[in-house]
Amino acid sequence: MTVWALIPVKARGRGKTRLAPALPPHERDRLVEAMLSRVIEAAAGAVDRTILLGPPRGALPFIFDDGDGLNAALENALAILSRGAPPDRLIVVAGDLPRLDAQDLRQLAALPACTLGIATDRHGTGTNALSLPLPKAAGFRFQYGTGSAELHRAAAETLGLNAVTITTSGLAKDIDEPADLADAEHLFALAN
Ligand SMILES: Nc1nc2c(ncn2[C@@H]2O[C@H](COP(=O)(O)OP(=O)(O)OP(=O)(O)O)[C@@H](O)[C@H]2O)c(=O)[nH]1
Ligand SMILES: O=C(O)[C@H](O)COP(=O)(O)O
Repeated sequence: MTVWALIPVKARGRGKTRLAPALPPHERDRLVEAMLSRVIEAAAGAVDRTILLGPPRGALPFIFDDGDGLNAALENALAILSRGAPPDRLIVVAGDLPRLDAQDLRQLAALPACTLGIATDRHGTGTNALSLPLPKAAGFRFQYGTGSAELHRAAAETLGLNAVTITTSGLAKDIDEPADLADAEHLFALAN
């Protein structure tokens, strides 16, 4: 059973705009990089291959995207990956999860066949990761945006997939707003 991770990430300098009231641009960039490193490391300990969705960074494989629309970019990436020799499971995981560990992703990797996993955010309404069983979920319609967890559940059911919610603290704690920054404090030592 092969599992790949796909990490969407915007170009350097373009991410985390909602943190602007709390952090100047260079600190936001450093935080974004520290969170991305954490997510890449967690993926390396849990999946067979990690692919970035965005501009190239370092030596990791990537599918190019210029950051102008997450759902369309993910749909395109899923189509590209499905055309080749796709893995049994693709985990789409956000790059802004400062508490993510390999164990969190292993839970998403180990779901039964025909089961689509939705890792919700701290509010229970957003989506921080999706675990897609392939090839069944090849036509999955991504619904990132407000209330995406519920919409992703419906999209899974449309494809005849069983949708399960996965809640772990590492997967739930994304950093969107200044109030979330307490969960990334341990990374500031690295970032400064
Ligand atoms: N490739 C790509 N990645 C995206 C896109 N939109 C968001 N992401 C990434 O998806 C993850 C979660 O996105 P958000 O929480 O909205 O983060 P963000 O867009 O940096 O934050 P804000 O500017 O505050 O909305 C982060 O790793 C982003 O870099 C997009 O259009 N394309
Ligand atoms: O859909 C969600 O969970 C968020 O509102 C937006 O998604 P993102 O934070 O991954 O862009």
